[in-house]
Amino acid sequence: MENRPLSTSGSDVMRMSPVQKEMINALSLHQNFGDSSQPGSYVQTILVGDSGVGKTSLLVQFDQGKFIPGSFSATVGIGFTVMLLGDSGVGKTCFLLQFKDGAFLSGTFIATVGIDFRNKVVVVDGVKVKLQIWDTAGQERFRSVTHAYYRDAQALLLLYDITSKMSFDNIRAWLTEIHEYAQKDVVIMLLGNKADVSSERAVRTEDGASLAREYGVPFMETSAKTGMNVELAFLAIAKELKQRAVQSLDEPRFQIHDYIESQKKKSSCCAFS
Ligand SMILES: Nc1nc2c(ncn2[C@@H]2O[C@H](COP(=O)(O)OP(=O)(O)OP(=O)(O)O)[C@@H](O)[C@H]2O)c(=O)[nH]1
Repeated sequence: MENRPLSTSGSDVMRMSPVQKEMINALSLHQNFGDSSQPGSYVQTILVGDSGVGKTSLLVQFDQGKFIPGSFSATVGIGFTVMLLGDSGVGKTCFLLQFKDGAFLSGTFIATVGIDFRNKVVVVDGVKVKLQIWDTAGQERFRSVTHAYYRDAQALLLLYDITSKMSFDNIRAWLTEIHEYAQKDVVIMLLGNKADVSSERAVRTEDGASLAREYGVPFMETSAKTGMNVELAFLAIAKELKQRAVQSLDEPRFQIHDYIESQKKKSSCCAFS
């Protein structure tokens, strides 16, 4: 039997009965990788129980070693899986931690082992949307582990490092893998990370934008260090996925490209050139 995490796609959520949705609400999941070199050697633990018994607090205590008192909010029913992809060292883990905790991990680089995940709830047009974000290892040796997860992702954030031409050149290979393993209608966004280190830039902004145009995906430059466009990337994805899941027929279709361009303009006063 395959050893993969429980996840629900937007369309799955739409098809579920209220009872099924309640059951999904009552499940939280934590997976813990053991030996890094042994794909499939990790242990999965599923926390199950009524709403309010303390599943999330138990998980937070295990994950962060702390208890957050008085912060109970029921785990929301609408949730999506977002996966971070790209070469090792482009900044995927830092990007996720900047979004999740507003902090930047500087100093020694520790490569991700296999796959890790974090949850964050964002509010989109007044609706709580839970993003389960999977941080994948960029190293080649973990590729067979991460491939197994592609098809459960509703969105993929594909990162390169603007100071590494090789990480940019590898984007085409990443897109080929995505087309092979991911869902056909997966939302893809191309991100040129480390925009704060403009003195070491090796990839022009125009080249990132033109590659994104060629593949018809939205694009922006980001910095996990300063936080530039980090929240915007996740919010744009959350908006797109939420609209796909709950859009009524008379509502105009959400245009992710236009949204990103308008939001980038709004914040251009503080962006790096
Ligand atoms: N200046 C700068 N450094 C960054 C940024 N993002 C990440 N870094 C640094 O780049 C290195 C790699 O970052 P990670 O987030 O661990 O890279 P990764 O893509 O998760 O790597 P793998 O886990 O091997 O796939 C670390 O030393 C970070 O401090 C950024 O936006 N700006």
